[in-house]
Amino acid sequence: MKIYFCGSIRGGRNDVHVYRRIVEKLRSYGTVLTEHVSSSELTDSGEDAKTGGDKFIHDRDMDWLRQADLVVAEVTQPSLGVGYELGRAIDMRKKVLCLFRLSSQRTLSAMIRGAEDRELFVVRDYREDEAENVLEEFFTNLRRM
Ligand SMILES: O=c1[nH]c(=O)n([C@H]2C[C@H](O)[C@@H](COP(=O)(O)O)O2)cc1CO
Repeated sequence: MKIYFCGSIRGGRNDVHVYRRIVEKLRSYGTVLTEHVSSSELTDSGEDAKTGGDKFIHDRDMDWLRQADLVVAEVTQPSLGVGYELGRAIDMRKKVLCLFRLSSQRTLSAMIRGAEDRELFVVRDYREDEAENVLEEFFTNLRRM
């Protein structure tokens, strides 16, 4: 299974330790196409422009998104890029799981929470220490479908 993981980069890297935890668990279910999002070496400047710049990043990521069987997004730290990826994923009719930590005291955008439809687009509130269990439960249900 190919999994596209979304997490904030230029939107701020405060949650990178959580992304790391999620990506580690996701690896037990398949190939994570966007592993770099969870790298602690990646700062809020984003990937090295030498790779070909923003157009390269955008086109590569959209290509990965098209290939993906599933999209998992950590949406607690607001990020334009993650919002964009989710909108495109909906358009491609991908199955999406969004994870949001209520402990952040933030209120998730209505454009994400309000997009929930139970079948293709699921929003799950969780605590950091529940990350692995929440994913386990999600993938178990996925197998039953
Ligand atoms: O360098 C990058 N590499 C990259 O893959 N992205 C993608 C993956 C992330 O899920 C998302 C983050 O968007 P943003 O940088 O606006 O927070 O965009 C975003 C950037 C920088 O915007």
